[in-house]
Amino acid sequence: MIESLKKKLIVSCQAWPGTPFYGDPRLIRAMAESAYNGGAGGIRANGEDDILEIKKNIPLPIIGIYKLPDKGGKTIITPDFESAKKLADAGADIIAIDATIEARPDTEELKQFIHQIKTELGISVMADISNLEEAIRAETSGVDIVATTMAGYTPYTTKTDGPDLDLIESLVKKVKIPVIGEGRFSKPEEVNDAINLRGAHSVVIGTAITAPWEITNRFVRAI
Ligand SMILES: CC(=O)N[C@H](C=O)[C@@H](O)[C@H](O)[C@H](O)COP(=O)(O)O
Repeated sequence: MIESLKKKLIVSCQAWPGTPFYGDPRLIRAMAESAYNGGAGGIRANGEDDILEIKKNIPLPIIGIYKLPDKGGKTIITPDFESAKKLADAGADIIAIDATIEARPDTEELKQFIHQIKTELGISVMADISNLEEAIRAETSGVDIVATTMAGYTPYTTKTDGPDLDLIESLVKKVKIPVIGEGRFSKPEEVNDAINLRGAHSVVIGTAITAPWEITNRFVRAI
């Protein structure tokens, strides 16, 4: 499954409250189908309802996350085993978890969580990290993939204008598991750079493909 994602584009098909696609899994399925028709090799999706709807219609591997809005508090990507199980039951092929030190400071707990997903659900785990230290900790804790998803979103990392290509490069040099570039990709050249020059296994893109209001606004800002 992980090997099948090599040098493929993964499209993150998610919607948030207050945006036009929120609340109807069929709209998310249409996003995923558009990605499939365009040649994407995988989908990243949020919550069991969207995953079920995508799974029964689109023949692509799904990276599942559980990041549903709570009442004003901070959300953590796939907070516990219960949420991971819901994703697995809905058909996720890989489960992504927040593996930042900010979200999961206790390394023993992180290890147990990863172990439980892998043994009880029989599913690979992708660690969403924000820096090199977290990637190494995730690898030694047993994850199968690391992704730069959280780079720029923890208080101790800097949000680069585009994707954090330097972080991708240093992860590829330091960890043995596949490295997925994720976060703020918006140009084909950046995808080429990440995969063909710096050795990323694949790249996940969300906003630049699945948020048409952002795409519109890029052009509006040019006027
Ligand atoms: C930090 C965080 O919570 N990222 C989320 C993780 O699933 C999503 O909001 C992002 O859209 C996704 O990572 C893809 O990134 P971009 O939309 O920049 O292409």
